[in-house]
Amino acid sequence: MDAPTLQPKFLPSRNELGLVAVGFCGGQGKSGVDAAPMALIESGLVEQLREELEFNVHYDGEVHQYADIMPKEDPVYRGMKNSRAVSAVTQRLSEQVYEHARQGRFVLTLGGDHSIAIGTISGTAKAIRERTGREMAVIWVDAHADINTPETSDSGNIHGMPVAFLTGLAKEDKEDCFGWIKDDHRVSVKKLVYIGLRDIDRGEKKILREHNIKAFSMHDIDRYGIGKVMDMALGWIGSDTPIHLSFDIDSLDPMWAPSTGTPVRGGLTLREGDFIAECVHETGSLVALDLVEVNPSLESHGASETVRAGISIVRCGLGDTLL
Ligand SMILES: NC(=[NH2+])NCCC[C@H](N)C(=O)O
Ligand SMILES: [Mn+2]
Ligand SMILES: [Mn+2]
Repeated sequence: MDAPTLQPKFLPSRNELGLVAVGFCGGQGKSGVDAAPMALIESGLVEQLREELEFNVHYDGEVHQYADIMPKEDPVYRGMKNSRAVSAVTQRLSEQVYEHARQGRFVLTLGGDHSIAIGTISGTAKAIRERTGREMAVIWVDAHADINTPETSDSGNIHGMPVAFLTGLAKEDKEDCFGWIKDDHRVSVKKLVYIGLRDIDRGEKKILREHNIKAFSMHDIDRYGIGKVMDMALGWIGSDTPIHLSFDIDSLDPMWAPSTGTPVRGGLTLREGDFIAECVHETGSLVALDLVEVNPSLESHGASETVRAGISIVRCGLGDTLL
């Protein structure tokens, strides 16, 4: 297999990659999603990145659990569960991701539940702003919009809220409850694009409508096909904007990715998921990729399938091609 040849637009080198493994599950209620990075790595992901895709992988060899920064007490606050833990972990993760991105590396983060995107996107947004003077776009591939504010959320699970904190729709002054998120960490709702949506809470629909947020649901994919949807999604972002791709494995249909905490039927096929990642890679504008919500402890017979699907998405996003 040939190595990718594309010179990325916003990275000084095409083959320097920072890898962060985040074993965190506090953004939702089910344990097991913290074991995903190890499962992905044990399936040979790092070797594949090094040997087949020819990346110079900068990895500290650790699946971060952040035990040292876990708060002793974490009472429900503004309806949010584990807010201190999620805030502390994402703040630390933001710094780790920032450090890789500041040095011009592509940043790959393996989650963990989707709350970790508060850390990854804030870190890349800040570094990219400093390095290129540009505002980063975010492509959020998911069955869910994850844009609840603490007030609109029914569950209180912060993995359903990261986009609200990242865009400033949700704010909090308290330093230990996301008060550390500053303007340079944030992204604009105008530069946010969703793909794969099919399970949106009532309050989230209102937010999407009021802010005119670009969203391609499964309905749009049925109507136009994934090819046209990707043209429209990337056309909305434009060709001179760095892109952070945050990929929730539950965007795929449970037929392909059953081992995830909040599965929703009627999702993307394996090929549609890979195609999205391939198209985003082809722009040359991709600066970071998150893979989240793989939970190998759920639907154990489907765990290896789900891990394989995740690896495939990552490879496609990093420039692996079929031919
Ligand atoms: N990252 C995810 N899988 N998010 C699911 C969110 C589900 C629901 N909308 C909530 O707020 O709790
Ligand atoms: Mn989801
Ligand atoms: Mn999600």
